[in-house]
Amino acid sequence: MHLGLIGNGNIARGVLAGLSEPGAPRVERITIQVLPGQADAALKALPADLRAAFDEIKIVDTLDGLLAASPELVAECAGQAAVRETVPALLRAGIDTIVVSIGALSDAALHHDLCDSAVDGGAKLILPPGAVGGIDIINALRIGGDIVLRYSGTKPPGAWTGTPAEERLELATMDRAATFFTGTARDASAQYPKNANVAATLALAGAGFEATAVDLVADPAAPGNVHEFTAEAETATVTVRIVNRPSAGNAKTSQVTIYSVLRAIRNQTGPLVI
Ligand SMILES: NC(=O)C1=CN([C@@H]2O[C@H](COP(=O)(O)OP(=O)(O)OC[C@H]3O[C@@H](n4cnc5c(N)ncnc54)[C@H](OP(=O)(O)O)[C@@H]3O)[C@@H](O)[C@H]2O)C=CC1
Ligand SMILES: O=C([O-])CC(=O)C(=O)O
Repeated sequence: MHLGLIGNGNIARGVLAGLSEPGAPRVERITIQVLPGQADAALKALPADLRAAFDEIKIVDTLDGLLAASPELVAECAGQAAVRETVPALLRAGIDTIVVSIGALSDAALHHDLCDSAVDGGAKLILPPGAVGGIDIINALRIGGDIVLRYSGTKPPGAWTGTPAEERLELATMDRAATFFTGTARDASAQYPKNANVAATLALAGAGFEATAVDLVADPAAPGNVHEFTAEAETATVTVRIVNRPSAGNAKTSQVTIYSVLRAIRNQTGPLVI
């Protein structure tokens, strides 16, 4: 199995480490696409034990380099801009692609382009649940009819640095929880591209980007990155609350997101899909 990874940050490194563990999905070759000019540094930074765990790890710094390597499956772990720049071409080339920066699909034109590219290339666009859960039942309920869903994403203030939350809150000194965004999943995932991909995942699985209501909260007492939603449909009411441990490499990203990408790789490569 030859896997392509887009990005060499927190999630990509966690995925690489996970794939080197005993019992991991069998991946022999890896091609990692980094930003232009970063290939040499990325190669030098690869720990020797990680290199030794695979038959080959190649680093490229262009989309053409990744396409030329012809991976069988690619996982995007880089951000919404990378989805726009790379994923349509990968799908058109017939390469199944896992996208973790799902908020990119809040751009309706890109959403359609990705779907058209997958059809044209005969490839699958795979959207893992990432940091959230319950996607299966939401998506099944949507088949049966309309669904009303309200999602709330709460993280410690530090996880909201570098976002528009800084314009509304004193993140460094705040001493109580504050909701700084209330709006649609479309606006949340576009305005908070590193923090609100979950809103997009729920919207795509359930009620759509406009009808999915979102609250984003900074809370100094948050026990972790907390994702909560209630979905109401004719045949079921679903309430989910997940308290995620942030990943060591990026406080904005929950650790389970890395496992979710590993699960998607396993489901694509192994005999059992669950
Ligand atoms: N679906 C979900 O539930 C979740 C999704 N995410 C998504 O995953 C993304 C990655 O998270 P994480 O790994 O923690 O973030 P990191 O910032 O640790 O890593 C992202 C890496 O990708 C690099 N990068 C950016 N653009 C490109 C590109 N076009 N090609 C190749 N590499 C690129 C960045 O480089 P540089 O730093 O130099 O810009 C950085 O090294 C987040 O931005 C978010 O969109 C995160 C959490 C949950
Ligand atoms: O990792 C998380 O907890 C969620 C996240 O950042 C996102 O939805 O983009």
